[in-house]
Amino acid sequence: MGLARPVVFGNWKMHGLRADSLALAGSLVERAVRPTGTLGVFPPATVLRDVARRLEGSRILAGAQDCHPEASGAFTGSISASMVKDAGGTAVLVGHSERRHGLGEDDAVIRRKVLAAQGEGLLVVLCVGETEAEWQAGEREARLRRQIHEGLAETVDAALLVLAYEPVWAIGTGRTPSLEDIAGTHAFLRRELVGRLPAAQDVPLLYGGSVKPGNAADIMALPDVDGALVGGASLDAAGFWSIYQAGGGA
Ligand SMILES: O=C[C@H](O)COP(=O)(O)O
Repeated sequence: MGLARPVVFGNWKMHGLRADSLALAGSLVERAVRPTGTLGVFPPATVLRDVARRLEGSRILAGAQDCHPEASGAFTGSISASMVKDAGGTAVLVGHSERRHGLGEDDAVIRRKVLAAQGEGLLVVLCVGETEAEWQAGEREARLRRQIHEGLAETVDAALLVLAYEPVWAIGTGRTPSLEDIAGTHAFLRRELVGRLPAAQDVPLLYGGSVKPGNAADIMALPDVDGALVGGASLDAAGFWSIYQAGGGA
């Protein structure tokens, strides 16, 4: 059985001290009494434990925004998958564009992170997406194909996988691809993913990049769009909840 749809995840990025984060988590718990879909938040690592505790008893999952591929060692500033789990996290984002492009992570390290996280039983949200230059040069599909084939080892557990398509140029910009474009790209991603992992037919495909309450319904109504990975708009509980409802969640 896969995750209940819609799958709507909020990436809080580097936002939120403890009090704000707990208030946001609490506000979501009040709304999500018995959610029909899958809701999750990815707070900063510093508050992951507190947020996970606040979400206990709800069906909202808490995850980390990254993990290191090694189990432990001299890796200053990093956290391992087992540390995420120890802090109460059950999921982790891997390969977000702000780490690929801002911190130079390549598909080889991302592949190792995916395996490390799944080795601890964490749900992996693998983020893929093309840059604006790649899009304009007609290289989108080639880039996405590489990210899927190189980022996912053949031994990846499809039951612990979510794929998030986030065009780099749509993140935090207010711009999104056309609905037709998103639908076409998600169909392509489904084919590539199943070609890579035959068991991935039911892996949720999320769209991310400037998802807001105003565009969420149209985007999540598209075939092969199973939910959304939301950045900025997930920092407001009412807005995040309305995105979830726009995707059919109750
Ligand atoms: O992980 C989330 C994405 O980077 C989307 O961010 P955004 O909704 O602020 O564009």
